[in-house]
Amino acid sequence: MTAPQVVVHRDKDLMAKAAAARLITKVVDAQAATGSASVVLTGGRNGNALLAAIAESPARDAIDWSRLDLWWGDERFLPEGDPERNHTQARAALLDSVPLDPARVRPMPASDGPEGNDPEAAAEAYSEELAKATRPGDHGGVPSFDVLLLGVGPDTHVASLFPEHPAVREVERTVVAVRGAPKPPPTRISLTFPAIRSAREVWLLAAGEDKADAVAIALGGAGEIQAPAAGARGTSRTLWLLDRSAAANLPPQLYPPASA
Ligand SMILES: O=C1O[C@H](COP(=O)(O)O)[C@@H](O)[C@H](O)[C@H]1O
Repeated sequence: MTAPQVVVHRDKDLMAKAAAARLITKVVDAQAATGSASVVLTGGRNGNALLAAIAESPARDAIDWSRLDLWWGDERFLPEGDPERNHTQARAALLDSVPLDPARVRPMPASDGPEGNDPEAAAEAYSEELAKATRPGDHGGVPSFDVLLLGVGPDTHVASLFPEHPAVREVERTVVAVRGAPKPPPTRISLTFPAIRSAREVWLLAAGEDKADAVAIALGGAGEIQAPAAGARGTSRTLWLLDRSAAANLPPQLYPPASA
């Protein structure tokens, strides 16, 4: 697992634009090197702002959208098309405006999908889909994603891994159902730490003063059970992308002041 690197941007809009530029470059580089790229999307305000910034960037046309695999790190377990679903929000922010290959876009199941209103069955189905997509050299039943994006909640949750919830203790399964989440809706599906840690690069996004305590706690040595964001690491890189408000409680030695 890699040590976190921290980049601080002036404000949340600049952070979204800079993260978008970074992700476009990463995808273009991966496609040039291997023929394709894989990205795990996050829900939440910062994840959607990043997608909207890609939609507005002229550089988005440098991506070969037909050779991009998209997965999700978590989903609110609601009917297809519900405005609160992370998938619905990602479609509105970007996905409906780019020429993706529908076969390579893998949203997590909806509560009215083939598995029915059964989040455990839906989680199992998604883990099977991930396992089917693995290639030689991948480990742990999931593809080695190029980039896995995670929004950081004000309580330090990432994906739908909430502090002290059973899902943060999962060490075997790659996808689990989450019931009784403290943030609505209560029923969700989430990748687990073993799946998240299979990604080459994990990028954590946090902007706004309501995230300042969470960022300081997670980067200040807290354990992953109490502060799930602390346990999200990539195999090649772990990158925290912040704005100044979210970084406000970080000791200056944790990030290069020049980047602020
Ligand atoms: O509910 C969720 O919240 C988190 C964080 O969202 P934010 O709006 O506080 O940035 C998000 O990462 C997760 O995907 C989503 O399901």
